[in-house]
Amino acid sequence: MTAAAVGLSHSPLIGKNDPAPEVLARVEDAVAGAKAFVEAFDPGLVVLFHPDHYNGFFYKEMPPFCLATAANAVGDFESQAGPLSVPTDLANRVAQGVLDRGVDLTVSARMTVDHGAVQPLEVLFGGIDRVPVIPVYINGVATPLGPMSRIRALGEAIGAACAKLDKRVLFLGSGGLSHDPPVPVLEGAPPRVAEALIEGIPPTPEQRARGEQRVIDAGKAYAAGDTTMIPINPTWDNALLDILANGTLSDVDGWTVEQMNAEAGHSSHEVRTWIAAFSALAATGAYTMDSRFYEAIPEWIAGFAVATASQAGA
Ligand SMILES: O=C(O)CCC(=O)/C=C/C=C(\O)C(=O)O
Ligand SMILES: [Fe+2]
Repeated sequence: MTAAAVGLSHSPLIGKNDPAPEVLARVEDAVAGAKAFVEAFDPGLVVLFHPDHYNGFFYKEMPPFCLATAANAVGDFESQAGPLSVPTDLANRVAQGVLDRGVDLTVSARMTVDHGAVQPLEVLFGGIDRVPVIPVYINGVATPLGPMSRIRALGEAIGAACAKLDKRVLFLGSGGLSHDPPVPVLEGAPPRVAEALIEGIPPTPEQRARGEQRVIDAGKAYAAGDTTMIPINPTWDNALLDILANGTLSDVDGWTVEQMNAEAGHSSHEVRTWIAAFSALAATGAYTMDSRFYEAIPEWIAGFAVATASQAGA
């Protein structure tokens, strides 16, 4: 088995509230580098660690993480809708391998995914059906959230399970880094919103458009410096990238949910996808980070990062 990892921030505001052309050009360069890395690696399987923004997972049952044996994209924020190419037999084998290693994984035979899963597939592969992909949802918004050590354990178990496959496996993390966009919160929500968050009532097109506009307006306000959101925190973001680059992943075990909220915003928990992806790669042996890009982009409400890593000596 050969393995590599990519971490890629996503933002629903890409193309809707873009930063200055020179910033965009730097991001495009970094993304082109990651794309070239992925093309050269030529994965036979992608394990995609992604969050959800109340499109697929609801409080009726809210798992800390869940592996899909089949998945369908909902098409929010104009992202691609439709079925992902999930190799069901392989997904079941990986799920069994994770359970055998003592991590209580849940599975979904009909997972709904949103832009958090779709955007990296569009950016790196040109669509959601171009490469065999096993989506692994990691809760990054719905409290209560578990400790970071369990995310590492999940990543390590997935890495070890994938090491048994005769495949070239790309571990892909989607999200983060520090950011605090408007995402609905159950605590204190009005009854209609609470019901939607619990039961998973699909929004009407008008409701979805209003939610999406709220995020766009927040991006504009944030870029204008007029917001109550937690600021992007480049120091925190670069400290995380240092941990990933140095392979000292257990350093995150001491992080608490409250600290992450205060220092890096309520959606900073999306970095759990990066931790899982790099832990999975680490479980296959020593690795090196080959490229690293970071820029704070208020227009996208994102500490935006792109990083690639491969097995040492590969
Ligand atoms: O409020 C709504 O209805 C939608 C909110 C939403 O989906 C926000 C998403 C933000 C990100 O994915 C992000 O910044 O990571
Ligand atoms: Fe997100």
